[in-house]
Amino acid sequence: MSRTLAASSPSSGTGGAFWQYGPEALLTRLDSAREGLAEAEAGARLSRDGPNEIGETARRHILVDLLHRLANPLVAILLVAAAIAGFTGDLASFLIILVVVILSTLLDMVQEHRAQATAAALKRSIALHATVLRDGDPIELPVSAIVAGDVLQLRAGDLVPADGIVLEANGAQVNEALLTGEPYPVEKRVGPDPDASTPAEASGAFFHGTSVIAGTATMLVVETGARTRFGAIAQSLAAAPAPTAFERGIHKLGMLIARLTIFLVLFVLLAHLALGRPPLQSFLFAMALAVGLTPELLPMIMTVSLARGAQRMASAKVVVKRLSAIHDLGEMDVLCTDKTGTLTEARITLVGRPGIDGEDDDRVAELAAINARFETGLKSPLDEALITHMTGRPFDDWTKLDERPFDFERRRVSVLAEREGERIEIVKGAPETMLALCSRAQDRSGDLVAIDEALRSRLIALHDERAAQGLRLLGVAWKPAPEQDRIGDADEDGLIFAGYCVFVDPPKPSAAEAVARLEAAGIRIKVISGDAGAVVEHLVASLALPVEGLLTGEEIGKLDDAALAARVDTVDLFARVTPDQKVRVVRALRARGHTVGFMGDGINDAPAIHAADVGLSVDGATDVAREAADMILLAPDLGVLADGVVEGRRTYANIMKYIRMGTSSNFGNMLTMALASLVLPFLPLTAVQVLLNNLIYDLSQIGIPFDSADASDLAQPRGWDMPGLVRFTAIMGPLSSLFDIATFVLLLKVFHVDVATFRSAWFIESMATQILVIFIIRTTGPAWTGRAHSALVVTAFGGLLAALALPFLPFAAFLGFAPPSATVIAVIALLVVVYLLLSEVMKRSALRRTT
Ligand SMILES: Nc1ncnc2c1ncn2[C@@H]1O[C@H](COP(=O)(O)OP(=O)(O)OP(=O)(O)O)[C@@H](O)[C@H]1O
Ligand SMILES: [Mg+2]
Repeated sequence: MSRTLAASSPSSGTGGAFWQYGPEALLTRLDSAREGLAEAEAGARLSRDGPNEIGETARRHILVDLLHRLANPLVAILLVAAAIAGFTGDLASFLIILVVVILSTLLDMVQEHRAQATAAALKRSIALHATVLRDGDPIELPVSAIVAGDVLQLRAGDLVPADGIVLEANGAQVNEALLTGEPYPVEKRVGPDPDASTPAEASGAFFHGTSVIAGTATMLVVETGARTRFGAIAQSLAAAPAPTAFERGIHKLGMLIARLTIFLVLFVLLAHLALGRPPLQSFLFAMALAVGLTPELLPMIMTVSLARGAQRMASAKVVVKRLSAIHDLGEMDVLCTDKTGTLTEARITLVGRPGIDGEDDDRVAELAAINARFETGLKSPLDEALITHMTGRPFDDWTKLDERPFDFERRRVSVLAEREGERIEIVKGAPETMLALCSRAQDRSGDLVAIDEALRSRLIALHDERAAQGLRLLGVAWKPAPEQDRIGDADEDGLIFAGYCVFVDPPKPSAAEAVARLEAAGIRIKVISGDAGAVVEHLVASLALPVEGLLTGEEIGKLDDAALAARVDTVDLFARVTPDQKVRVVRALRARGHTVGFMGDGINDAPAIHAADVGLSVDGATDVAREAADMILLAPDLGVLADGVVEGRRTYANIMKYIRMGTSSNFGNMLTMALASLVLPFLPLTAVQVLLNNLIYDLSQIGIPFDSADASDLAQPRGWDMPGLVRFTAIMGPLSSLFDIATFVLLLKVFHVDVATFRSAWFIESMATQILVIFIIRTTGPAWTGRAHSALVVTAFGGLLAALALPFLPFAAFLGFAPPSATVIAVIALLVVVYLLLSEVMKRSALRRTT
């Protein structure tokens, strides 16, 4: 049983690692059979061993989360401040600080948990599946339902979902780079491997997290979930994506604010002490300032904005796996895509089968179809088209002896087959590769002729003519293989050329419009295909895609990284490239400073999807491609991608609104406070009032993620723009300070109010200017033309009302407020209106684009 087996790791000394046992021994130990488990037994094992998952650690328990948040330095400062206030008998400060801490922590927690739940639900909707034998029949199950003893059918493109051993293998090659660092695939065959001491040596074993890149295999599952050897590593690698450029920018900004805050707080504290103000209150005031100046809501606003973006994208049929990829999507200025299945339908049909004289010859299609039928690796749509074409014309009299599966370096498939004692090797693949391997050709009557220069150029011309019409071609060749049971390494040339199979692969109807929208949105489209140059050129022409330049894999092979980087900007088409070269092109583009998206569906695309800033895949793609991707398009319509880009930019625009609001009002407050500390004979606000101010301001901002964005924000890729932000802050911050100071002067010199009234009036002025300015700066156009989202209107005016009401409430005195007179309120209202008008004028230059 799996329990005992789980205990018998090499270190426990009770036996060897599982791969040291043969299939029969393990089948007995796991109480399973080659036909798999019975459904009931599998169910029992699932409830005993738990689901085949590792990710659960990612979710913290709610109490742990709470503790984590309370350990945050800002909260700690507040709690210390509350304790000091409590000891000195300042009950109001004590209670209010506690309320502020509890409210803002809860707000943060609830919002973030909801955002995470949304993201997790979206992820579940695209969970991986595996083919499992249950009660003897192959069924598709989510990988989480796999248990020890299950028998799985793996094929090229699948991720290995658990640890286990090979029961059968057919040309199965697995990429184990994750465990061994070895980029080349290793061949899997039936074990045992009694001498293998490490997983890398165990060629009869499969490990969770590796991927099948060629062939097929049957696997017996031995360990699942956290008990797998490398699952945990794979998970942690996948879980820590590098921060995006946007996140790095925000982090830098955060550090800058933190430094300024410390500086200001020390300044204010020292100034007050030097001027002989009461030390305790000065200290509390300084602490409250520190809290008020920190954009503590920023992480929450970001998560909520991203989760909302992800939700909206999901309703537009784009599932986001990595939330922060939404920033990258909004910033993306180059989209690389492969061709089949992304730009085209991938519903391919055979439309021609010319022999060497250019006329259709059924024998060509038949040879190709035999090859396609016996091919066990990744069945491409080309294979399906060949098999469909031959329906009704059975080739049951052929038997298969051996195969060399397709891989993207060789670009061909070889099959050794036999009929009535006649053995031949049939090869089909990329035409130029095939021609290079052939020395003879077969004509219509079956006679063999040598391929001389004249014939070779006729064959090339035949190919080029069809390819220029956008048709895809495969070359087909064969050779007699008497007495042979295997395809040896030396059997790769001396082939007899039979002819071409010609296919159509029409572009998706939506593709032309979608690429036009993407181009209009400032995104350059580049096609990176394993197919021939002429085919790719024809396709982009039919999509009316404005592209220039063409580089082939052969040419890329001759360029080093620097030379390639020098070319990628001016070349939009890449043909006959290998998977490795797809990655090189993506890296070269990134090195040129582009934010690069890569969209693909095959095993050959997965490394490039991973290397891009935004990896994109489609619903029908292979597991490896889907796993590597950050986002998955569920609809065949490429238009959803253009919608997704808009969503990414809107999310970015809303986060920027919050950041602009926060930094400029903070900077303004800093200036005001520094000045006030020097000239005012008392604290401009009590610590409690500063905290209340902060809390209400935060609450008023919660509606921002729901807001719409300017058309101009959506029209072009947008990245982190630090100079723009600095300029905005430098203009808008001092403007708000100016009005704060005007308020001071009026209150003290004209109205001669007492301290409590002063604080109430200034509290109202400061809240009103900070909150209302969102309606000015949410758009670059005139503020009155666009309508803010009702959620934003509700939170903003709710905050404003709360601020206005506080000094008039029965417990106002408890908070240190006294109600200002109607005249004072009227004057403040006037000031606020003038401030907003001036902001409307100044924002033109403050919001001007630098990028
Ligand atoms: N099953 C197959 N049998 C023989 N040759 C194949 C097979 N599949 C692909 N090829 C050859 O390998 C080439 C590259 O494969 P493929 O077109 O899938 O690459 P790709 O980069 O994904 O291209 P695309 O942009 O069309 O998706 C094909 O153009 C074809 O010549
Ligand atoms: Mg492809």
